[in-house]
Amino acid sequence: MSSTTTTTTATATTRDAIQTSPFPTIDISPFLRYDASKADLNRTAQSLSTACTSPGFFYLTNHNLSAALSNRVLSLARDFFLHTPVTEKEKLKRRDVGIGNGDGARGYQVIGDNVTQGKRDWHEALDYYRPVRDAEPTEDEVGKQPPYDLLQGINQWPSTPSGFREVYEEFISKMLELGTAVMRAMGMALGEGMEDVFVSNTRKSWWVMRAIGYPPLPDDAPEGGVSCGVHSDYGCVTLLLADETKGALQAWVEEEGGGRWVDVNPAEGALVVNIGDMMARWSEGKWKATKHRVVHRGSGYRVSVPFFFEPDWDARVPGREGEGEVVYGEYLSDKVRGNF
Ligand SMILES: O=C(O)CCC(=O)C(=O)O
Ligand SMILES: [Fe+2]
Repeated sequence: MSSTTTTTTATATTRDAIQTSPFPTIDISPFLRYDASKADLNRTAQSLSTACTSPGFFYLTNHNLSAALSNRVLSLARDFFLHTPVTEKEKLKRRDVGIGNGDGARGYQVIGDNVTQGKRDWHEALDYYRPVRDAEPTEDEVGKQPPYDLLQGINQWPSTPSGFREVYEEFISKMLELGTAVMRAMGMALGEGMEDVFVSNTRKSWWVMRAIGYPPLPDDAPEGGVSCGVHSDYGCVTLLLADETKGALQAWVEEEGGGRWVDVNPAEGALVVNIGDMMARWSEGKWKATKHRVVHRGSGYRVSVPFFFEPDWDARVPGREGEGEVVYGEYLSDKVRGNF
């Protein structure tokens, strides 16, 4: 197939998927260029403002993340989950604080390890957080040896499949650039006086990235069976890269007299984005941290890589009505301690 044909087919697929979806599409490119006109920036900010108000989920296009890198990221995750030996996975296992180099957060989780609202999720995952140190401390760094405090350990990188860390680090740097562009756009979208609020509170974004593997739910899955239980994300924005599996991720869309679960199907070339609890706070409830879940009953093995672009550890985020402000790092620690 010639490259021209491929491009045409991909564009048509993207358009079809997006046109049949209730979720809007945001072209972020003006915020990734240096020569964008004020009118272009305004147009993106305006559509973002509408999308964040409702439904709080949207497709992001022209985001500068190449198809080659996206495919590499997804296929390395798939390869890891399906082919890396259990003994290697075991070495990367997330450990509790006080056990070896565990920090209660970073590492590999077997199926059922992750719990949302008291229910075991039917997925396995590799969890990464903003590095606080590059490697295990040397022996002369007295007092800095493990045990690590909650969230303060080191990321656990698999040695197979090869190239995993390099590719994911490239992906992380792209997502940080993109996240910052989205923060600029969202500041403009929130309106006068708020233009800098997100950029200035995310300069050292305490990002989280999960590579997630979802086997299909077995018919006799325990406890009602969810691949990932109902939740809202807790930070700023989630930039979701997912494979082509349909009918797995669902968002709760409010409607008069109630609401309903709507599939958020992947669209080629687009990232799925939703906003988290901190954005709802900063916007004084104008924007929604929409509830979502994953129910994967299909036949194939689904892979997704959400990148959570979050506030700085010490960012102070306003409270909801009647509540005080929160320091983001403390909020995150409470979430991790309570298993989300
Ligand atoms: O896998 C997905 O599509 C989304 C997962 C998710 O909602 C999360 O990890 O917060
Ligand atoms: Fe989520």
